[in-house]
Amino acid sequence: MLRTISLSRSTLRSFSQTRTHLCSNPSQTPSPPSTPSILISYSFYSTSSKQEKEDKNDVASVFNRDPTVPPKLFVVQPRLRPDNYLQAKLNEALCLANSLEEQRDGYFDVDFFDKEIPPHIVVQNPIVRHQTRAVDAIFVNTILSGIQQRNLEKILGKPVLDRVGLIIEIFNAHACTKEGKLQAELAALMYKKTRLVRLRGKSGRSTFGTDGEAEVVSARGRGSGGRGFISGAGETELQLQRRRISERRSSLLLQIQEVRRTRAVQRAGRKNRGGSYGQGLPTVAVVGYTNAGKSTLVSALSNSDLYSDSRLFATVDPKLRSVFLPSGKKVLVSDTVGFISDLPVQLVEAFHATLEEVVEADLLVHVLDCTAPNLNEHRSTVFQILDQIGVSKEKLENMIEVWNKIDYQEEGMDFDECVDDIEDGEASSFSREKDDMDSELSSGAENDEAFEAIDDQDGDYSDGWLASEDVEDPWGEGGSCMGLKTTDDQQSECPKDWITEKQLELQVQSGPHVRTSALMGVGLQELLELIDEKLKEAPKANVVERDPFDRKWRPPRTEEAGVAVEQ
Ligand SMILES: Nc1nc2c(ncn2[C@@H]2O[C@H](COP(=O)(O)OP(=O)(O)OP(=O)(O)O)[C@@H](O)[C@H]2O)c(=O)[nH]1
Ligand SMILES: [Mg+2]
Repeated sequence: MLRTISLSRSTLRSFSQTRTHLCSNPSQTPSPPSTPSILISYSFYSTSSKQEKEDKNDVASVFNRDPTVPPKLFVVQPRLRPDNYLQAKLNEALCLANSLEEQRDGYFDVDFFDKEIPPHIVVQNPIVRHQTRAVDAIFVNTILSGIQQRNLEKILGKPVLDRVGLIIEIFNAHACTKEGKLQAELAALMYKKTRLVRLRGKSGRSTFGTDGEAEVVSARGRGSGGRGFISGAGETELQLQRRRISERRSSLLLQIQEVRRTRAVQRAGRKNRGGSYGQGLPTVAVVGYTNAGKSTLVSALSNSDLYSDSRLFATVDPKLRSVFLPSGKKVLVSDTVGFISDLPVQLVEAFHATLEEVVEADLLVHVLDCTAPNLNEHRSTVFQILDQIGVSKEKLENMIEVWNKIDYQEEGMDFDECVDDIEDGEASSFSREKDDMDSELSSGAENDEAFEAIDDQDGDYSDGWLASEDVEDPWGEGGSCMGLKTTDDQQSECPKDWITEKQLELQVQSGPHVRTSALMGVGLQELLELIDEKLKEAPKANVVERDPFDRKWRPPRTEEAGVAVEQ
């Protein structure tokens, strides 16, 4: 069935401020496809200098692309329901494709937004092979098995990247520090290992290897006339690749272990030297879905200038910034790598050293892009990953939830008007309505009513951004994905990572929310006050009083020392 997706402006707002360059060309009417997928030919450009390109030559690439040349991707978005969910995913797919550029941070002479606009978007039949000839690889925005990937590659005659592969590829392209590069390479290796698939050879017999070949390619393991396995016939392509991968993996793991040790020592050092009285500095980790505005928020809070960009995974290497709270206390705020649904498990494992900063933090601030139509999905993804990396339940409950990008507005709307609205009571009505919601839940109100309350909130706090069709309950009246009053059919259409009852409960318990515009500096004071308050409650938090001499570490004042001075 032909399924044409109109890429309206509201569609593209899922990652607000992401000016993905798209324009449809009506003259290129698609041939009627027999597939439910959407295919979009999409290209992007890099302006890296020759030297920079040479520096990138050693980057591990999932699909063995030439890292010096920006690839042209053909984006395939499998069909999903409901439509607004599909559109959000499609936009995310385009943003992912857009994010695979060469090194940033001063590597671009041309602003991302000022680059050439790719010529067209076409909805096509993927089996029309010539359409894919002009591209370097096909990106399918879902998780494919090794066999599926290989079969598609055979049919299409191009490398096929699935969601996991592309995300790993982006991490590789964006990692700046040695640590980030090591972790990204480890993820790429682990991913590659799972892609070494068993194939049916030309003779019809099962065989192995990336191209299905089983022939001996290395003399290693070849015996010298012995018997049985010892006299092995030498290594096949598959064995050779597996051996190379595990050798490199062991070497990377050793280096990453070293990084983890260094990080642990640094963390301990921060804790010990922190304040003037030898107390530790509390750390606040800013977490959230990719592109939610974490780096912009940390920069605004700390008066610094962290790299932020509408590319996904702009931050791969975490950064720490010190911030003074309204009470005068000093804390360290860490900007972390963004999360995404279906975050490759290889990445979570490989980035363990980095993610430890989150696990070890005294307080978490969860930043959400309140303009995202699938905000609940973003929220539940973040909860899942935090849970996966071992963040304690207490920390999740104490986590501050920030709804960012409240300044986002329809074209033609006056920003001052928008901010006035926010400041005149909308913010206070937020906590009022949240209290109502809390009491509804705790007083044993019907769960589906509670769900509606959340839905209403989504509408209310998007500053009128979400069109009514975007906020309607995607599973029909009263249907929900929390296992409440949901028919089997509705359940099957439910995106798998939709917020669960438990996560919702955690979120509701997570304390008051703050609404911010990191870009315009709105809501920052309120957030700082809340951090101040929460740190008092946080069990592990050691708080440091601001002191004009706190740059130097001085030994703690012990009683004896005090007595000695008096004498
Ligand atoms: N309108 C608006 N845009 C914002 C706001 N905060 C951030 N942005 C924009 O959103 C985009 C992403 O911001 P980042 O700070 O890089 O987001 P991030 O969460 O750090 O993203 P990753 O590092 O990729 O996970 C950038 O284009 C920012 O300018 C905001 O309050 N309002
Ligand atoms: Mg960032």
